[in-house]
Order: sequence, then C-alpha cells, then structure tokens
Amino acid sequence: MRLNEDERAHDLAPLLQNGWTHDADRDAISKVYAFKNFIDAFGFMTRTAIWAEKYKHHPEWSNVWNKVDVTLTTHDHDGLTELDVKLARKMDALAG
Ligand SMILES: C[C@H](O)[C@H](O)[C@H]1CNC2=NC(N)=NC(=O)C2=N1
Repeated sequence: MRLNEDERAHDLAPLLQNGWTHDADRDAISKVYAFKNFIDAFGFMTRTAIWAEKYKHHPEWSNVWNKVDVTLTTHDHDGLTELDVKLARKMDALAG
C-alpha cells in the first residue's frame, strides 16, 4: 500500500530533512551519496545490495566514480511504500 498522509508526515519528512528529495510526478525519492573514492562507493552498493535482496526491494541507481545516485519507489504500487522508507533508512545507516 502507498504511504498515506500520516506516514508521509512521520516517516517521509525526516528523510527529506536528510538529503532525500521527493519527485511528486513519480512519487519517488532520490539522493546522491558522495564517498571518498570508488572503493567506498562500490562497497556501499555491495552492502546495500545484500539488504535489498533481504527486503526483496531494490533501488534504481547509478554510480560514477565516488557518487551513487539513488531513486526509491515501489514499482508494484506505482509510488512510495514503507519498503522505500525502510530501504532509505538502511542506506543512510550504511553510508555512515
Ligand atoms: C517479486 C519481487 O519481490 C518483486 O517484483 C519486487 C522486487 N523488487 C522491487 N523493488 C522495487 N523498488 N519495487 C518493487 O515493486 C519491487 N518488487
């Protein structure tokens, strides 16, 4: 189920304070993570991949050297769900 208004206020708002931006057209959130170098960026992607498999929820992302550009949305529901919130929180934690 897509996030309702209460969930957006309580769960999404803190992410938007922490570097995530909301694309209203797609109902998706995006963030660019910047690391020291490629190894740190790729390490972050590798750790994220393991959690994404565990959650059965996967990011749209691209990498250029030290940067990882991430977009989260739930394709099965055409918008944001609690799975996106869960993965965003995990990625913020993994990025340190
Ligand atoms: C069967 C499988 O779990 C589903 O197709 C999952 C896989 N990963 C997914 N990831 C994302 N971001 N959205 C989905 O709707 C989605 N669906």
